[in-house]
Amino acid sequence: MGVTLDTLDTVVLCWLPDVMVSMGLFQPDTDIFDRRDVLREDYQPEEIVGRDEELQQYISALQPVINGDQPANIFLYGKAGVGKTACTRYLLSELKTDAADYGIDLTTVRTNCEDLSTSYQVAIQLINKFRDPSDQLKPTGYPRRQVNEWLWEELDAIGGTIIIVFDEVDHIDDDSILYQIPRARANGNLEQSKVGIIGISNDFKFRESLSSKVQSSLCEKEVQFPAYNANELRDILRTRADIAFYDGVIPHEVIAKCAAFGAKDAGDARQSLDLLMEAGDVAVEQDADQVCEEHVDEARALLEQSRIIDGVAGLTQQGHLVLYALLMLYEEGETPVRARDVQNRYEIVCKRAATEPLVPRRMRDHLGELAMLGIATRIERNKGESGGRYYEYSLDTNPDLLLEALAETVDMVGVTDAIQTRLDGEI
Ligand SMILES: Nc1ncnc2c1ncn2[C@@H]1O[C@H](COP(=O)(O)OP(=O)(O)OP(=O)(O)O)[C@@H](O)[C@H]1O
Repeated sequence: MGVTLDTLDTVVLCWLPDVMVSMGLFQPDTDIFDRRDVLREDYQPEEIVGRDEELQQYISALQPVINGDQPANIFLYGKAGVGKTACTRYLLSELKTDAADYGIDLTTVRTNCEDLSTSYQVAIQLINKFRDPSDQLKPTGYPRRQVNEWLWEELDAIGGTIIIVFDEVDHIDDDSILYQIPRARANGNLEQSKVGIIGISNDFKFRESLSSKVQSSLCEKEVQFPAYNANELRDILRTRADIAFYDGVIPHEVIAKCAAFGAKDAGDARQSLDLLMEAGDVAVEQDADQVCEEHVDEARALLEQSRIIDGVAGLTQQGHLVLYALLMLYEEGETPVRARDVQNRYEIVCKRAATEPLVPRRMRDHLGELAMLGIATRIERNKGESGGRYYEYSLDTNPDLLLEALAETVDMVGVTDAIQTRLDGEI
């Protein structure tokens, strides 16, 4: 007998507890969150808190637009999560409203350069943003000069004032577009449009790496965004929490704890907001009426766990073996340890995994990657005139978490026996 939709319905409904059948399978489950999405990265706050000085500098840099002049090119820099994007979105939206009041025709375009490494790719992406979906360019295959001409055509067809925001601008290796666009009008490529660019970066070395030509055009005006301190983070979190949560759900200590954590780590508002959201999720899961400090502690552990699991999952097989070797040395109390001693242990682990070990220099690259991910620490030692400089490595992460993360990928790594040995406490 075949299963019809009707019989399938009956089967499913039989499985559900009675109470759910009468109430529906899905119901809102929270007295904690009113608008949880407000804590998400993509929510644009209506109010920018704690950035008065930076906003003032930014407003001055944008002033030529309202005067009807050629916009200045602006370079914003600062670590991750310090409000560069939020302030840009906020000010450009205000600028659009005010420009309209003064009869100024302003167009703003934002492009994220994360996946773009050349000026050619950037130009194609911009052209496609302006063009009809039926008239899009392919990513490659056109002469460079032709692509530039198309770009000037598109920009000139828009007319008025145009501001192009290049987020993560440091991903562009060949930076010619960053001086070609600002100079397009002076070079006679544009007649109808005045174009300015805003470059955003969290790479502090990027500015120095630019050619002097690009430096003088892109960095005409610069605004630096410093890391947030605990007070600033507290104000940001409170403003956001008042919208995201129901009244009385978030006591002051919870905000203070999330802010203190963010300030201690990197002064990153995103990190503190993520922690607050996760703490809310923990409270919902536990059916609590309020978010409390213990929920923040649990949330921190959960976020740390997923950071490590993601970090370890992103490593190559060799990266796993190097990490595993370091983990063993840590467990044996042998850390901090020099790279050459990690190499010895790593070669033993490779043998167990029936894998050819990398040469020491390559193995050290993996150690460096672990340090960059915040999984390992790297301390520089100096032995004075005779000994020279060298690095020592240790772990900066809960070893049990690492073991768990490694256990998930253990089939791929092929050191099941070794992990089991550690779990049995027999190293
Ligand atoms: N001053 C602020 N007031 C309100 N919210 C803020 C403020 N600064 C940052 N935020 C919020 O913190 C999160 C991260 O900020 P944002 O994306 O602007 O950082 P960023 O400096 O651009 O970081 P990245 O370089 O990683 O892109 C966003 O959710 C943003 O809305």
